[in-house]
Amino acid sequence: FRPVSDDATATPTSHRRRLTKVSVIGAGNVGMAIAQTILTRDLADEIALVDAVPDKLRGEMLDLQHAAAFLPRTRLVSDTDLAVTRGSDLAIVTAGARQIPGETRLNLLQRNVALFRKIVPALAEHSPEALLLVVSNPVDVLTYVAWKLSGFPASRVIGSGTNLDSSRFRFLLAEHLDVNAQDVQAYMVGEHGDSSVAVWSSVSVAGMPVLKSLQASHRCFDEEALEGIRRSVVDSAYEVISLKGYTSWAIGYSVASLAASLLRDQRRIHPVSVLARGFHGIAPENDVFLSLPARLGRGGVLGVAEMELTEEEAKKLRRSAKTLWENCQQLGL
Ligand SMILES: O=C1N[C@](c2ccsc2)(c2cccc(Nc3ccc(F)cc3)n2)CC(O)=C1Sc1ccccc1Cl
Repeated sequence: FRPVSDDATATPTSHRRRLTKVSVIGAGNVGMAIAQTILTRDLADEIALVDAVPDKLRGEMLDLQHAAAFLPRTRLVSDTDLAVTRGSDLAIVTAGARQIPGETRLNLLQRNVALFRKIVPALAEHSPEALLLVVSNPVDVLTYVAWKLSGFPASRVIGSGTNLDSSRFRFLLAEHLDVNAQDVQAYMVGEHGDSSVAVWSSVSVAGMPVLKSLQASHRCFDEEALEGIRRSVVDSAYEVISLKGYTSWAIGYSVASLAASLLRDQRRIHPVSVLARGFHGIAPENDVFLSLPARLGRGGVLGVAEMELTEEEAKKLRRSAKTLWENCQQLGL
């Protein structure tokens, strides 16, 4: 290509829009599924990958770079040193010790807290204006840990929380109703995983509360069938683990969906782990992170919905808040 004038290569600074940089900490199955989806959806101008294992890390970066002919141009960098994340707009933390079969969650938590003590202060130092998105498990406690260690305002520290639970819930409901999962509104809130709470009043199709639309449809569904769907959200997580040993695609797409809302300032509402003190009767001094429907934009959590919960649902939420707060206090952060 022969230049037509001698200033052809320089991009005038006035035309240079701010570049978006996303860092993914942890190049395991989850981290790489997230990175690949962010690449495919063209959400970032630069992606930095970090992992403790140098060969695995470099291999993953090269393998993604080799897809450049099929993807929007994105600069890919990687290093075991967190300095490579400098100037990130969003830092996604998927790093976590692998749960040893039979290991208690508390023991896994302690190993992951030790890891976060190394990762989070460095991330905060290199990108003091970044949004922090925690995916590592147990995600609600580790989002609290990231908030304490980063010193960031709570609006800029988010956990993937029940975003994945809710997307599985929507998939299962959509299958039962034979409609597109994108047309099923459904929220699971509270603690991610086994104890997440299905908010039935939030489940709607075509703007109609699901119970009515189910009974209206020709298929006879009752509360028992709905409770069965809620239970299968948990069962399906265990089924995937027993079949393939880990989960990656659903969590990858669900976290990339959060990244899109955050980076593109979309003001979309997602059930994510946020500082829930003061909501639904949770004590204002309990600094717990739990999932509630949050309005997300470039500033992070722009607001949290005050949902109408049944007494039963609110009680489950407060019970989770109590357990989580006890776990968090034991960490002495
Ligand atoms: O889809 C998953 N897979 C995981 C997984 C991925 C790799 S190894 C295990 C999973 C699956 C099943 C159970 C479980 N339990 C767990 C609890 C606390 C921890 F710190 C770590 C794992 N975790 C991690 C995880 O959180 C999920 S979502 C999930 C889990 C349980 C119930 C409902 C949902 Cl929506």
